[in-house]
Amino acid sequence: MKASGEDRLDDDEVLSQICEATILISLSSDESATARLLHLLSKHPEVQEKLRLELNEAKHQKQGHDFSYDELTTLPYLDAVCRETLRLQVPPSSDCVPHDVVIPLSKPIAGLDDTEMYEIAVPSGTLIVLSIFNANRNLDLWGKDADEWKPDRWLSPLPEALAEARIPGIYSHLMTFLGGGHSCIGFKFSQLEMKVIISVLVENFQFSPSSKDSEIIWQMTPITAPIVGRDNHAQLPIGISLAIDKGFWFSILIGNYTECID
Ligand code: HEM
Repeated sequence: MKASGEDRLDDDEVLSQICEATILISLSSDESATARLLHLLSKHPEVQEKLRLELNEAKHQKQGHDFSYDELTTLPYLDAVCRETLRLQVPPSSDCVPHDVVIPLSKPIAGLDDTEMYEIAVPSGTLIVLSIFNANRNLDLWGKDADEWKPDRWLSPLPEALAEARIPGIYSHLMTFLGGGHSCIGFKFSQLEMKVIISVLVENFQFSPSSKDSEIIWQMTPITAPIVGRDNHAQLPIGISLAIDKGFWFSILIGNYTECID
């Protein structure tokens, strides 16, 4: 960024400077979920703004000090954007059935001969691919807008059908971290990690879609990852600029600096 002599940036230039950045992602579920959330925020400026407002107000009350664990984890809108991302953006999970089981169905399906089936017998050793994606987006449970990313849904009571369905997941009526003996032991940690990273980034920076946004493909492999075009390396191009009030203070600093060197 230029900051001297005739090339000095004025306040408006500092505020509007958008850099194209590429976030490189290692293949881990928590990094993938955080990248997905940043990508969604870049495409939903109104959600990003509401989140920044919540963070700024909470920081103001803390007189600029860092949040404690309890303060960070109970910010309602930050919690809602994280939950909504973990609801929608999940890969499939697969496992072999260790012994013969009969899986009950929540509603009957029709067989090839039109017989209605209420359960399915699965022999030991069968490889089952679980569509966590579909469980978390079930229209009967979440409503007609189940496929949409709407963080606000977590700020009102969830549909009654959802509570009645008794989803066996360990987290928030979702199968994101599965359930039972082999469910994810890192589910609390990954939410905290996500909240720490997103809160610091959104408080300080504004995110917008990159010029390469239309080339981004989210691969639904066992760990979802964004790629660009034919390049198989996990990466997320994104536009970054200073958040407005940070830009304001930054421009004052730059102004003072250029006055000194003049
Ligand atoms: C958003 C982030 C994450 C998601 C969506 C996620 C999801 C999952 C899922 C679905 C499983 C079950 C896999 C299966 O049985 O097929 C699992 C297992 C596991 N996860 Fe996570 N995970 C996340 C983050 C983490 C983190 C941060 C850690 C560690 C700090 C972690 C540690 C584990 C471990 C050790 C298991 C195996 C548990 C067992 O088999 O007993 N996970 N995770």
